[in-house]
Amino acid sequence: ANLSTNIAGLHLPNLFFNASGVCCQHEHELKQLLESDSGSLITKSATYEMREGNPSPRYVPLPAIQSSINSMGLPNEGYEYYLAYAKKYDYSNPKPLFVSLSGLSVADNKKMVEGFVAANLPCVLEINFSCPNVPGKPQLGYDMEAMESALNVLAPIIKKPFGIKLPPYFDIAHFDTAAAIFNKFDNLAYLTCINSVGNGLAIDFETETALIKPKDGFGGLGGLMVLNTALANVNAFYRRCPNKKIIGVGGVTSGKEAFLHVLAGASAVQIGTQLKEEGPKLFSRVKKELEDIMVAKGYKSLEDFRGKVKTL
Ligand SMILES: CC(C)(C)CCc1c(C(=O)O)[nH]c(=O)[nH]c1=O
Repeated sequence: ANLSTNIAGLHLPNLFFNASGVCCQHEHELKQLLESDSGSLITKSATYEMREGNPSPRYVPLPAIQSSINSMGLPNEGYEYYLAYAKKYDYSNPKPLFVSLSGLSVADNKKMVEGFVAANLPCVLEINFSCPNVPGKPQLGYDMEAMESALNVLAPIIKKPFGIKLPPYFDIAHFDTAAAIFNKFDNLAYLTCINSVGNGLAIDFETETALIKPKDGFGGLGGLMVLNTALANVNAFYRRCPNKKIIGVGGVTSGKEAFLHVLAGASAVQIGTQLKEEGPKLFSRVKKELEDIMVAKGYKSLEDFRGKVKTL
């Protein structure tokens, strides 16, 4: 069975890679991904200056439901660290490099994008639209006008194919409005759906206390708990943006959920919570599981079933 795929004009030997934020803040973690069976790798969302992020506990697994909650607060080495990494990356490696940017303002995103464009590297830029916007206003991905104006600024500067990381949407009108905006930008080559489901609250029954320290315990939900919201977002944009690829992320713990993401329309699949819990050896497991599923169902390539979810 062939698990290879293409995103933003680049070939991935297999469709699996890390979700930005997991196993990708430091070079030694990125090296682990390079040595793993992943098909690609993406860096932790970068801000203009380096950030320590929020006080711990800031990521906590919810093992009973194979999920997690986090409010990391964008800890990262600063964009110049990731620009240096992208400059010395060996692009003869079969794994293409994705770089995630999450500026605290459109101005910061513009400065970081200009830095990468000036370096003219083969890596693919993924802009994190869950990045905070003006305090008191919703995140960029939930402010349709702000999202469009950000794309009007960034897409022409990037010129090459790029992607955006999207929060989950829950209203059909939001799928329609967001897709109409995205379809205005030809070099917006792919959409990564979904980021964590925002501002959940995990409480410990015994101690009657929130599990994470930041934001009174409010944090993004990931893992199996968000699978069906992720599948809906992948399929909603797959149906509405026929000229774009969709990267599916959310709830992938095995080959089975990866199969469902491709059936919903995903061209590649990122893994966050399960990768955080299991480590990069996960990739050889889920690859084998998906291959076995494809053989059992008689599919030879991802194209044989991508987007082919049936309706009643
Ligand atoms: C949530 C933000 C801090 C605004 C962006 C970074 C981020 C974080 C994070 O660094 O807290 N966690 C996520 O699950 N998704 C994200 O996009």
